[in-house]
Amino acid sequence: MIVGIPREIKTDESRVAMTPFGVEELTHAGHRVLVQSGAGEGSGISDQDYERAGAELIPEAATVWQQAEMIVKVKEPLPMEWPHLRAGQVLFTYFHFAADEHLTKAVMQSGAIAIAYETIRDAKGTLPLLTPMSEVAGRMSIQEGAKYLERPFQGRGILLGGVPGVAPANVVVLGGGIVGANAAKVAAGLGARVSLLDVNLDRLRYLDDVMPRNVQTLYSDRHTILDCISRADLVVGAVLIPGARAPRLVRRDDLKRMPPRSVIIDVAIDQGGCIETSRPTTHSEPIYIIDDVIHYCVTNMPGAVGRTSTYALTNVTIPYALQLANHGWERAMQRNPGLAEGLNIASGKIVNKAVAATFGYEAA
Ligand SMILES: NC(=O)C1=CN([C@@H]2O[C@H](COP(=O)(O)OP(=O)(O)OC[C@H]3O[C@@H](n4cnc5c(N)ncnc54)[C@H](O)[C@@H]3O)[C@@H](O)[C@H]2O)C=CC1
Ligand SMILES: CC(=O)C(=O)O
Repeated sequence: MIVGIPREIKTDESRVAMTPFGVEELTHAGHRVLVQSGAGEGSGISDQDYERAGAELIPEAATVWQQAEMIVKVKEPLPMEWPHLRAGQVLFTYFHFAADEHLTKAVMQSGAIAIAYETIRDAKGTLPLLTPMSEVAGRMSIQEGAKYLERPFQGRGILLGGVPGVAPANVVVLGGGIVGANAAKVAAGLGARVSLLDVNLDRLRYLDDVMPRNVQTLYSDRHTILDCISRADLVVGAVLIPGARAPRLVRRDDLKRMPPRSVIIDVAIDQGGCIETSRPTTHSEPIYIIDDVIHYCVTNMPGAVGRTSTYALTNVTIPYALQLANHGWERAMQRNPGLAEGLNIASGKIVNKAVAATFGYEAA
């Protein structure tokens, strides 16, 4: 198979979808890998590194898209990439369709085969291709939150850990999955008082066992959310219903209860965000303020730490890319039902039930 790795074009995205190790694995298995020149730059991987691994360097994105039978990417195709999509071509990347109806329609119209990293499952039922980026974003959410709580960044001037004689910050984490657990762990490590909310009681029991004593686990109902945010210096949005649009747990009216210049980091923005007032932002312009509450809603948080993130991501994607290249997408999915969960759109039809329900379609 011919596999194409275009350079990522999303604003401030420094990841690349394949490392030289991945190229080696594919070429040793008899596949051709076309890498767009400069694709690895943001992650500190040179064209020569790719060439040594057996890749063919291609200057133009259009040629990579044209020649490849499977495109492996990091982020969803952007509008300027849509004209490249074509029937039967496999696209293997993050899509987050539920947050973007235009993208959904463009991919349907193209007839391409969209296999979304974020809905592939492993034998334990977890989301192995989302996990590493959620680990990065969860840890980063506290780093970013701490920064925007500083006065020069417009925050309320609060140090997460406090100091002897002065109370630490209150951090509220909505969703206790991978993002939430990583956020809670880092916030607790810095000395903050952390409230970690989820609707899955088994998950809360587990978190209660493993988290330090300054993390309190709470059932996520409306009353508890309102109570927590009224004291919150920092709120992290980390809920997920795989494939679906994120539930809106904090409404516009609720912002009035939050302390002035408190900070929301809505990590779940890639699925539409779990705060009513969230809208996508970029690393270049990460925040905006509504009702005196700072909103940070960057859709590609791991893109800021490209080197760490590229390696963390490709550690998990390469085995699946190999299965797709070795067997073709249909046979690979017959052999691996967890990979089949990644099929979101095929030949013009939405296959993923949660994505179809978001836009009022019947899943094929
Ligand atoms: N902005 C960015 O750059 C990035 C965003 N993400 C996103 O972060 C979100 C979270 O991802 P993960 O932690 O990996 O998902 P996960 O599936 O590990 O955890 C989600 C948690 O939300 C909980 N949940 C569902 N409904 C809830 C509710 N009403 N109240 C409280 N908890 C609820 C679930 O029980 C689950 O424990 C996803 O949308 C993911 O795509 C992940 C990485 C990077
Ligand atoms: C999960 C995702 O969308 C990202 O890492 O950018």
